Amino acid sequence: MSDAPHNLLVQTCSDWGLNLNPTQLDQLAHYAQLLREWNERINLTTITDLGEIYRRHFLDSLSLARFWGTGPQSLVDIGSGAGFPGLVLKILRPELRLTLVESVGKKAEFMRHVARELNLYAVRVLDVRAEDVGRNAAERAKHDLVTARAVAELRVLVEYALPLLQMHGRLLAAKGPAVYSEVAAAEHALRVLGGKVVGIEPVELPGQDAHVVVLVEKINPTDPRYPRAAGVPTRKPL
Ligand SMILES: C[S@@+](CC[C@H](N)C(=O)[O-])C[C@H]1O[C@@H](n2cnc3c(N)ncnc32)[C@H](O)[C@@H]1O
Repeated sequence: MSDAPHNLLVQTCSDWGLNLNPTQLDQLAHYAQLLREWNERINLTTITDLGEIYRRHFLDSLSLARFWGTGPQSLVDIGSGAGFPGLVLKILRPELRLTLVESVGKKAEFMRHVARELNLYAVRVLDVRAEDVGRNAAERAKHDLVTARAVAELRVLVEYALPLLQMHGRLLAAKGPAVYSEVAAAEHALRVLGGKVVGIEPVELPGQDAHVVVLVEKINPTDPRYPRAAGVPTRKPL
């Protein structure tokens, strides 16, 4: 491949204070190759150009690491699709315990394959709904970071994420331009579920429209009635 996608990734990460070693860069190159191969058989992404995979999947995912503080240990990525941002963040921080939640079985199978091929350890892939994970006592209040990109509007996402978080754990939600109306609409849900928006951070990515990361902190325990049964949070948002 041309060196341009690789060089852009290395340079932008370095500008952000994130350094990728040769093993991590090889893992990302292998991931891109697997994504393109599997995408010929199953619909994983509409982004197939290598440069675009590096920018719109890899860099976009890595940008979240700028907002996660000193050292999360247990990350849950909700609605991971083909692994974004969760698997990319795992490549960046191999010591993280990672849970990928993706209800579509074929996508989950792809992520398991990538984790095996890249020799990533401590990765669980759950092909279930996020609501069902949050209703499982073994998962509640056990994680210190949740991420999600392009999964649901914020008031729905906080019902998926907050039950999983320990006190003072954080949700990092990658959002587009409608973020301020989403934050306003999530006010009630945040009060009910014990969360607070502690930051709305614009992210500049080379050659792309700016997007925004919403930082939500868990400030109170979540009532065991939440999340409601699968499908209810989207049908009847709080
Ligand atoms: C638009 S895709 C985004 C995928 C990935 N996060 C990305 O940014 O490329 C949304 C994904 O979330 C999954 N999803 C949506 N709601 C979910 C839920 N309640 N539980 C688990 N997965 C969910 C869908 O199956 C889909 O793969």
